[in-house]
Amino acid sequence: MPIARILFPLPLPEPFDYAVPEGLDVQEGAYVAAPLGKYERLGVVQEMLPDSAGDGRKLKFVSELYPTPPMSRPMREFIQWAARYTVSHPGHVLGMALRSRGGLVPSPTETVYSLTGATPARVTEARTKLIDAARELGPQSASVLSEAAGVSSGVVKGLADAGVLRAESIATDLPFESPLADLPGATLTDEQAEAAQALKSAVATRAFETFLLDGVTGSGKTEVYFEAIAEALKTDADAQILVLLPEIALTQAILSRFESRFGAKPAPWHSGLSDKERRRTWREVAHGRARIVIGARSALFLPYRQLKLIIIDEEHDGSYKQEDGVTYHARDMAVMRAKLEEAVVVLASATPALETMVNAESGRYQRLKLSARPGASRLPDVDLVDLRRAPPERNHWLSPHLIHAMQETFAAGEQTLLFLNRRGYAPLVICKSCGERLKTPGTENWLTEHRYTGRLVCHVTGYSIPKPKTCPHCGAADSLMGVGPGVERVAEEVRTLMPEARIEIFSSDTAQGGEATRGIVDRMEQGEIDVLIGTQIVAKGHNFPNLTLVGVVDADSGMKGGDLRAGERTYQLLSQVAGRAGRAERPGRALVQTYAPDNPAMLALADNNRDGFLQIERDVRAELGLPPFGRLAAMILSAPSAQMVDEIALQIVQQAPNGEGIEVFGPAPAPIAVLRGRHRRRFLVKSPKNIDLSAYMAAWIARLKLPNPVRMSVDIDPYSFL
Ligand SMILES: Nc1ncnc2c1ncn2[C@@H]1O[C@H](COP(=O)(O)OP(=O)(O)OP(=O)(O)O)[C@@H](O)[C@H]1O
Ligand SMILES: [Zn+2]
Repeated sequence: MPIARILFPLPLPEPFDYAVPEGLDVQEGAYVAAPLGKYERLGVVQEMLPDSAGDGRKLKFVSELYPTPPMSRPMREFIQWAARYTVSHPGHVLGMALRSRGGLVPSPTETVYSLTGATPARVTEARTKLIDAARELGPQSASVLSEAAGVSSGVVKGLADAGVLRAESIATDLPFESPLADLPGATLTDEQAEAAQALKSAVATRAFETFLLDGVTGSGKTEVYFEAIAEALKTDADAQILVLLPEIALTQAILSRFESRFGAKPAPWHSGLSDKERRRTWREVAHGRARIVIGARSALFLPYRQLKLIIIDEEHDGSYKQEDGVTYHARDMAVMRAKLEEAVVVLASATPALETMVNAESGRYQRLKLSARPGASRLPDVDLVDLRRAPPERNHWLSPHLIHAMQETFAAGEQTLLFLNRRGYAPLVICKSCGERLKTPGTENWLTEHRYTGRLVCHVTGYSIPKPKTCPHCGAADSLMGVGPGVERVAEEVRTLMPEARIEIFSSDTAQGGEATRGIVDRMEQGEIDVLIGTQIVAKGHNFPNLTLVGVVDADSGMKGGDLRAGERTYQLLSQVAGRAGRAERPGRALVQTYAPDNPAMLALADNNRDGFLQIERDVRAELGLPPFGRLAAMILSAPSAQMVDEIALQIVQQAPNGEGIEVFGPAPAPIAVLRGRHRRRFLVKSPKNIDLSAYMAAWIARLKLPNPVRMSVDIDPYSFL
């Protein structure tokens, strides 16, 4: 009897062997169910072993084979590689590939009713209403039809019995429409055409290659990679294409752009999908029928059959780093996956990460440059507003200079975008009587005041309460006061300054779900908003033709804390935001309010000198041996009490293996020192570039015996510091 070695999506150290019963055609990569402990569990066959491997062992049997094509070999190799790299169990990584069980089986069916053309012998008002609804809506379920007609569902049954409606069973999850490769794209500029040609040749060659598509904001990076997608669709009838976007950029606007370029909606994958949408995308990807997938970082772990092209748009974006569970950076993983799949990978950005630039300079990545916007559109002028010289009025946040520019813009019939990366009304609430700062219980996280909902909200844990009438600390009445600006407060200020202007807030609070977002984007595009005040949700992907002024309310907010990438991230975010201005005929400008106009990131922004800025960053990191010139890993410990975690941390550091050139720092409080009632400590490990830091961390962990309530996780290439 053949033997299947099965990996389960569980934190187990290794796969298990099972006998395959006669008549079950189990192959490598098959999705199967098998008994494990008390349960039947889903797993994936890693390997088929010859009968002899049974070796007299008494094996349990594979109990079920799912009707899904086997997981491809490159995908299985990718899972093993990712597990090793991130120091995780392979089963954990497999779990990320199995995010929809419903996708493993065929779509459920439902009964829909449509008109046969026959007229009923007996006509009632209810029947007439229902027939009208069926005519208007086409084939629908009984409940949809009866609800639309406002009659009971018995009417549907009556009409079906009378031969007026025909019942039909159809799949609930429809396949995605096939994209078309040969619809015309934009007429490319010379520079765009050259970049597109390089990508197309690589795609046609079907070998692994990594590109950096380095183009200023609005230079047509999307148009260029559309050409590569079209080429992949053309070259290989089975090729699948993955486009990764930062989650917040996955808006209707970009989906519509894909739809008009390829004549079909791409398959979506992100955290906002319903179970039904999720299983549909998963199933269609696993069967190789979804050709273009557009998703957030986790879309990288879908079981493509034939992945030939991966695009990572805004490759520098911080949201590609997964911070929970298996911690990974989707950009770096994508490059590895492309290598295993022999695919082409394109990293697109106007502000590439330093890591990526260094890879491009060393020739590991091929760099394609777009230096200008097409047509009349120009990059905006960026001016720094020195708040030390001309500050806003007390308890106000807009400087006279910015206010003046906003009024000019409004008078010219053009739009302003104010950027402030703080949701709500005020990021801190204090008591005027006793000075207490309101925090989430058991943590050091401040509560943010949200006036719109009347609540105090913790943006780290999600904890929220109605704003108390009295101070929870001293009991004083009406003593709680919001300190500092959030978007709601800036909106209030703009309202008093420009009472005739139409003002809206764009943040994850006002734009929950696709429809609300669509509404704001539409109104902005149609010119129905004069001043839009937004968080980083506005920074990406939008083209507002009449937007000519961008005001950055607080450019310094991202610079605080000891984060290694704070300057780089601030530069990236602000040039991204500034790049929203002047995208059509009218020229744009950006005013950046700062108390630190001499900071290299601010100077580079004003001079549009990205490469100069990166050079400074690069020198600093090379000097300190920090990434990409050295390597970092973090080990995070947590326990229910501070004392317990501190004791364990001291024991653990004793057991760190010796390694040439490896330094262990800490323990120190982790970036979020208290999370869900657990106290966290962190070690930071630094090594030279040529050291296998994953192997070092794995060796360290292997020595540890952690008592029960203590938990430990490893973060290779950590991104959050402090
Ligand atoms: N060759 C072209 N002809 C006409 N319009 C173009 C051309 N290239 C780009 N555009 C238009 O210019 C705008 C910006 O292009 P696109 O969104 O592709 O740029 P991007 O570099 O991806 O922008 P972002 O800065 O948002 O990343 C879009 O409206 C696009 O349709
Ligand atoms: Zn008080």
